[in-house]
Amino acid sequence: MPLENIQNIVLVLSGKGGVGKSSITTQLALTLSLQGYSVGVLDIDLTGPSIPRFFGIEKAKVRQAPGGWIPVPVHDAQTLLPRARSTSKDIGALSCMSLGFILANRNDAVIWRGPKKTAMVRQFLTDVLWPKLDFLLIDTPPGTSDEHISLLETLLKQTNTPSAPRNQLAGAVVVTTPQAIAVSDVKKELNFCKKTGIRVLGVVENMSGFVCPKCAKCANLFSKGGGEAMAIEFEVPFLGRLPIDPAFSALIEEGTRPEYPKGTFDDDIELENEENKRTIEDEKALLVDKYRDCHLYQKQFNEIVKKLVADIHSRN
Ligand SMILES: Nc1ncnc2c1ncn2[C@@H]1O[C@H](COP(=O)(O)OP(=O)(O)OP(=O)(O)O)[C@@H](O)[C@H]1O
Repeated sequence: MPLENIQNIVLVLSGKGGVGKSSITTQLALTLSLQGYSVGVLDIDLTGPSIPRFFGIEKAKVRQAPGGWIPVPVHDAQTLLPRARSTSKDIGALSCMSLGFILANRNDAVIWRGPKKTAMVRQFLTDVLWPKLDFLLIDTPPGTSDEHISLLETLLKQTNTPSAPRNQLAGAVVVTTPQAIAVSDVKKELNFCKKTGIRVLGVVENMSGFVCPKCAKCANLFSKGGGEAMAIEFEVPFLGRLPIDPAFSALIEEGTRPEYPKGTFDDDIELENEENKRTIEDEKALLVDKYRDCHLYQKQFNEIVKKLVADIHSRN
C-alpha cells in the first residue's frame, strides 16, 4: 500500500486555469521541506504537467523498481530557496512524481479520453513508492474533471483501510486570483469540496496586486480581496495573499534564483558620463536589495504553512 507511508495528503485545487496552482504547490512544498518536513509532490495535471519544470528537474526520468515507480528527488531545494542556507534546521527530503517524467517527448500533446486519464491517476496513487512522508501535496488540473473524480475515488478507497493512518486525507488548499470571474469559478470548486466531503484547509489569493519593479510598491491590477471575501462567505480559513511579481514568475519558471527579467531596470539608458552611471548603478543596487527581501515571499509562505500545519495537527 504505497500511500501508507504518508501522514497527510493535501490537494491543491482551483476552479480556473492559470491562477498559479502549480506555482503555489511548488512553493508550499519547498517551505514545508525547509521547515524539516519530508514532502512529496504528485502532479496529476495530465495535460499540462508543469511541476517538473517548476522544480528545475524536467530532464529527470523516474526509475522503475519491481514494486512500482521511484519518485524523482528534488536535490537542490537549497538553491531554489537560497535563504534556506541560513537556517539551522535540517531540510526535509523532497520528491516528485509527474507524467512529465514519463512522456517520451515532453512537447507531445496528451490527448486522452476519460478512461485512460482515470487509469493514469489510479496508477499514480497505487504504483509510486513514496518514502516516509509528512505531507504529500497533489497538484490537480483546473475544474472538476475526470482526474478529480478518479483521484477522490481511489484516495477514499485507499485511505479508509484499517491500517491507514487516521485522517490521512487532510483536505484541500484552494487557489484563486482576486477578480470576480476567477472567484465565481473557484466557488464551484468549494461546492465540489462540500459535496464530496473534502475539508477545505483554506484559500490562497494569488496575483493580488502587482509589485512595481521600479519602486517595489504594490498596485491592485485585478482588484484585491476577492479570495478573502470568498473564504468568509464559505466560512473557510483565509491563508494569505501573494502579489503578481515578475521575479516570482522567473523564480518559478526557471526553478532557480532569478535573474531580473530583461527590461526590469533601465539598463539600456545611454549614460553620458561616469558620474551619472554611478548614480544609476547605486539606485539599481538599492532597488535590488529592497526587492530581494520580498521576491521569494518567504514570509508569506511561512505564514500559510504555519496555519496549515496547525490546523491539520489540531484535527489529527
Ligand atoms: N504571483 C505571481 N506573480 C507572477 N507570476 C505568477 C504568479 N503566480 C503564478 N505566476 C505565473 O503564472 C503562470 C501560471 O502559473 P501556474 O502554472 O502555477 O498556474 P496553474 O493554475 O497551475 O495553471 P494550470 O491551469 O495550467 O494548471 C506561470 O507562468 C507562473 O510563473
